[in-house]
Amino acid sequence: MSLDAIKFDKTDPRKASVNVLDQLLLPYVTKYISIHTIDDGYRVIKTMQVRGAPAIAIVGSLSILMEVQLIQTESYSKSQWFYDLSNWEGVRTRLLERLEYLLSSRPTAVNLFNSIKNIRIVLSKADNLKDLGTKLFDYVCNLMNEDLTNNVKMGDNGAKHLLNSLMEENFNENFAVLTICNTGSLATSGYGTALGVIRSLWKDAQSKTVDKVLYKKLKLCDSKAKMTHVFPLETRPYNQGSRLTAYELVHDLIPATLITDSSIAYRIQTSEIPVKAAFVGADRIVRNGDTANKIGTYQLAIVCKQFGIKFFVVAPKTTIDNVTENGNGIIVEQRNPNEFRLVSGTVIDPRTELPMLDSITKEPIQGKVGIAPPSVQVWNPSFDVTPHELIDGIITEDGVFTKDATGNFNLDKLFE
Ligand SMILES: CSC[C@@H](O)[C@@H](O)C(=O)COP(=O)(O)O
Repeated sequence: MSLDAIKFDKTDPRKASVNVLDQLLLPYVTKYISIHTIDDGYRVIKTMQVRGAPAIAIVGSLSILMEVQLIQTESYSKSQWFYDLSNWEGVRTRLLERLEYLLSSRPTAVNLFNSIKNIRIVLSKADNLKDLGTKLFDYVCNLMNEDLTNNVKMGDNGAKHLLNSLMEENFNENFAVLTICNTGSLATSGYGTALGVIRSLWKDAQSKTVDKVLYKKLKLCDSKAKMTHVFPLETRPYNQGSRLTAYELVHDLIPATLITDSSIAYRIQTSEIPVKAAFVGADRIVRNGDTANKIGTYQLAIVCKQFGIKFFVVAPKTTIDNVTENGNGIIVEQRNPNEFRLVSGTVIDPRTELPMLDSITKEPIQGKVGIAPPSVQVWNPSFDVTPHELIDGIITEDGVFTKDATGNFNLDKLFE
């Protein structure tokens, strides 16, 4: 069973519906939130109920489709004044304002920016509201399908690249990999980016161990090396690694051991299974290859360099910012200080170690625990920027980009 983070029912294109998994409640509670308007999209993105660069773009785009569908309903047109539906130019102008508002929800991740840029073009070509609804519907279906297809391609491209390079260095053993944040099915339309590569490596390892006939088709290359373990970082302060990546790895039965963000170096140094690579996602890759990703990624890259471990960024072309020249031009969003001063999660009964249930709703109780003086100043950037010097390869649906002899990426193909 795959993890369904975004449920888009498109059976009837004029009455489509969107429900998204509330990721703040995982791993203990599975609850979906209905999206009807751009405000709903803004809210779930801003509060991190939905997160991960590709998922943000998909849910943002779906919220625009839902709002356009809503304002076409009879009850809306009779009771609301927010859009002047008698004037198509006025509707267009209002929608452009709404797109700007949506864009301000999570500014560092570039995928939403790229999607909104495309939706502005769709809007400029639409003749009326109905036409816009149809064109937007096609755009969103295509965005979701392409994301899923590209993730599987990226996964296989990255896994093959690593296995071939291990074959070249004559490494034929079992190995482990590191990853940070959540880049899996919960952050995309499915399969994932960095976690997609890990899924492909695991498929390959299965093909070499379990039922060789059954799994023969899945084998990616002739290398005898096998990924047999994953070390996901917990990823403070929001814990996307422990709440979400660990959840996906357990779900897929991929052997994994969760580690704290501060134990990377010691884990690498003491691991019985050699750690051979780190795979991370991206929220924005600029022209020279510098990459914004979850806070802690830069530090992971530095530690990998120290140990000679390959460090790969895995992202679809929708994560490329083809305007910004280098990482100095990336503006990193600051998050609410209380996301750091307080830990949020499901309340656990200390005696039974099971979630405590609300006496009326019988649902697990959500709570916050203070872990810092309420008045202490905190610095809470959501992302950091890893310089391209520390990145060994950028894995995309179009292949794996490595650096030339001068140490530079040539990403022109990605900017077309
Ligand atoms: C496929 S997701 C890529 C990135 O968006 C991911 O690695 C990441 O940093 C997500 O951060 P988040 O703050 O949880 O949205």
